[in-house]
Amino acid sequence: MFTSGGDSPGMNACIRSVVRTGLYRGLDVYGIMYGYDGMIEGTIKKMASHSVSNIIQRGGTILKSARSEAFMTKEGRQKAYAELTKLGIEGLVAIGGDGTFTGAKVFFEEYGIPTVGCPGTIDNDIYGTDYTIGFDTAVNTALEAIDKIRDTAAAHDRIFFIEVMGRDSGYIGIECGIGGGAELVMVPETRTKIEDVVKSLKGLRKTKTSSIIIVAEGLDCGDAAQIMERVKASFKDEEKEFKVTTLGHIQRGGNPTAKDRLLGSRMGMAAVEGLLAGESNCMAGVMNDHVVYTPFADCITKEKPLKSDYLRLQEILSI
Ligand SMILES: Nc1ncnc2c1ncn2[C@@H]1O[C@H](COP(=O)(O)OP(=O)(O)O)[C@@H](O)[C@H]1O
Ligand SMILES: O=P(O)(O)OC[C@H]1O[C@](O)(COP(=O)(O)O)[C@@H](O)[C@@H]1O
Repeated sequence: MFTSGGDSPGMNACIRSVVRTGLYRGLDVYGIMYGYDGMIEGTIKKMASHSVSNIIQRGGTILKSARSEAFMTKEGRQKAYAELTKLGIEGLVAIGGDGTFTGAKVFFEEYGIPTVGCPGTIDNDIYGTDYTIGFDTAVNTALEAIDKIRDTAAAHDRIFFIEVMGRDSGYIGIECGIGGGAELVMVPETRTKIEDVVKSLKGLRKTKTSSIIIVAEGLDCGDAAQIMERVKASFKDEEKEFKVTTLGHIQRGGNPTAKDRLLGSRMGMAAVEGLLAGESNCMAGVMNDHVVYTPFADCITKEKPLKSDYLRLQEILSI
């Protein structure tokens, strides 16, 4: 078992569940440190039940995480296979995002070690599960910050551009937009133009004195600071204060919410039980409140579009 790519709150709950389910089912369980790099370096430790004590409430990952250049090479993966073979490892649980699953798929196809993934990323951009581990916590953390910023926005009649994470996916953006009562949301999926932002803000100014605009990172038209400057330029004759806040990695840390603890625990158990039942080269996800196994090939290629009514809902609620 290993965690790879970005860490996310709830990964520890998942690790704990993999360890305890494995032990419960009479298996030896190993934790690989630093993702694929640790697999290559052989930094692998045997896990006991107490190895995962007192972690369900903690963010980050006790196994550490990394993005591995070496695993992208054939030589790196060969070395990883040799290290796993030394310990007699017969199955893998990969906790991470689509990059992690792409690597796991390549590795499975080369060496055939049965592998099941658990979706751990705050971005919620993985096909085959309604939610990924960490998303709920990230949204709640961002909302707490947005609520605080709103106090100042309202007190000073300011327009705030708040940048949230999500790489190239707008899940965090849209849920924060609805939950935080934002006037506007800019996510990669909507391709909002600067002219439209200006038009909306000018329209809103008839009824509102302050505004919150949620900007997802990874937009074609720039980051929140660049967008704010361009929008501000269109207001030059009017007195209005524009501010920008980038929430950044605050969204990826902290104690997981109840939802993420449960989701991580559920997926961890599903991964181990799946492996024992013969599942492989796939991810354990939860859809419509049921555990489902989806081939890695689908998880990494199929789109998971934003819920169709969310964008409409945000627009309606912001008038
Ligand atoms: N095509 C690939 N072949 C082998 N390994 C890969 C491949 N794509 C990604 N990986 C491995 O998965 C790691 C995690 O992927 P990354 O995209 O950084 O994070 P995430 O899993 O959160 O999407 C990469 O650092 C790399 O080691
Ligand atoms: O911490 P890093 O390596 O700069 O990565 C930042 C990226 O990681 C994330 O927090 C999570 O993405 P991944 O799960 O794909 O790693 C993104 O929202 C963000 O774009």
